Amino acid sequence: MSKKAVHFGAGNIGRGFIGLLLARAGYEVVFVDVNEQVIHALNEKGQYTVTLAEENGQVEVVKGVRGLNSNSQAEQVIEEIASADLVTTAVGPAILEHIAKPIASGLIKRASSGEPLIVTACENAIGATETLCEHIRSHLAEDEWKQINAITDFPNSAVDRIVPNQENEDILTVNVEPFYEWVVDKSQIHSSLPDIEGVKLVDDLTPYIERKLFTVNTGHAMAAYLGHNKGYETIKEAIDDAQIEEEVLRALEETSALLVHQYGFDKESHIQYVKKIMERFRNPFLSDKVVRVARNPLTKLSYNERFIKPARLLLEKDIVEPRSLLKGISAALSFDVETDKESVELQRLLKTSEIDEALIEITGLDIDHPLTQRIKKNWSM
Ligand SMILES: NC(=O)c1ccc[n+]([C@@H]2O[C@H](COP(=O)([O-])OP(=O)(O)OC[C@H]3O[C@@H](n4cnc5c(N)ncnc54)[C@H](O)[C@@H]3O)[C@@H](O)[C@H]2O)c1
Ligand SMILES: O=P(O)(O)OC[C@@H](O)[C@@H](O)[C@H](O)[C@H](O)CO
Repeated sequence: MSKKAVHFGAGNIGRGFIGLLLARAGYEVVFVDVNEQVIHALNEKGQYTVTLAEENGQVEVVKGVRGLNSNSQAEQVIEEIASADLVTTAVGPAILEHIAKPIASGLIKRASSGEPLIVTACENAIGATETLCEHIRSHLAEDEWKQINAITDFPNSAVDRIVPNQENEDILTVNVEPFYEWVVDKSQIHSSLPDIEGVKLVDDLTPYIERKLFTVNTGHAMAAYLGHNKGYETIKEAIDDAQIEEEVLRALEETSALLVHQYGFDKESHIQYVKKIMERFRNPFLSDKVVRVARNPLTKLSYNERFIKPARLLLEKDIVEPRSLLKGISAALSFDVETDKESVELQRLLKTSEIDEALIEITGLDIDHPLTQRIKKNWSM
């Protein structure tokens, strides 16, 4: 019998990476999304193409896919989860709480079968599956949770592949960079391990997710916010500006110092990791807009995210002064784009509150944390 995966979020990474790997591994993939056009197209065509952003980019057809609308087909979503082997998400960390209820209902139905399944959130956030799991649990009585817990594993995941917003005539086609990495914490899996080519199973995800978030995503966000301030439209344009490139590299030297200190990564291998990421940002076959990479600045400026966590730990552990990260934080604070809800809220907070109050709310830092004072000083310069 073929395996089935229910994947929430038929967006860039959902179609361009998670769906692709799952379909290749023989899963039937049921995408769940709120975008009716995408769901309609998935059901009409039952397939889509993924093109690699490189010279003569390879094209792959992803087959065996269909879609459900999580608003208008809520009951079907629950039914599909009840008979799935795997549930994955790529909706954005802030959306996890909104998809938790149907997942909880689907898992309750599933529990009566006694068949195991895996739920994993493929979001750019530390402990995203744990966050999803807490939201799921909030919808359940204690005995329901026990039944679900007996059959479900909730491993954390880290996913890496740059997939820009798509501008293709065919709404389903996705252009992706060739590089990819999907790492899953196997210590959180008690049933049989998933056999998905391209998925790396590790004993402890923390070093992997932090290395990814504080290198790929810190560097990306630095380029996006500094680039936006200078009027650039794409990441490539931003990183081709020598001043921005230098600032991104300095910020990554800062996060590298923390990562090497914290997890003992080999210095030379880490330098190569950073070098590869800078090349990925310069990919001439990708057109990735700075506003996509800079999206949701309130999330990106929060306590455990790509700027604040490395900067505060560098200060707390007295490793180096996070000078470039502070420039990135200032640029992020000034991100003012009316189509981005978090940017609008960020600017409202900065305009209507005292700066101390606003910074505490945005970053989750205490007022007397050395980083708060530095952010304030940089911001007023
Ligand atoms: N694009 C990338 O390069 C990339 C790479 C690695 C990780 N990620 C992470 O993957 C996640 C998704 O990013 P993306 O770039 O694919 O974003 P995206 O906006 O392209 O996709 C998100 C999808 O979620 C859908 N969605 C929103 N609310 C929903 C709901 N209630 N139920 C079901 N679907 C819903 C949206 O309609 C959209 O199709 C984020 O956490 C992001 O950080 C993205
Ligand atoms: O998805 P976000 O908003 O957390 O971050 C924007 C980009 O940095 C991100 O989507 C990268 O393209 C991706 O994380 C690469 O693996």
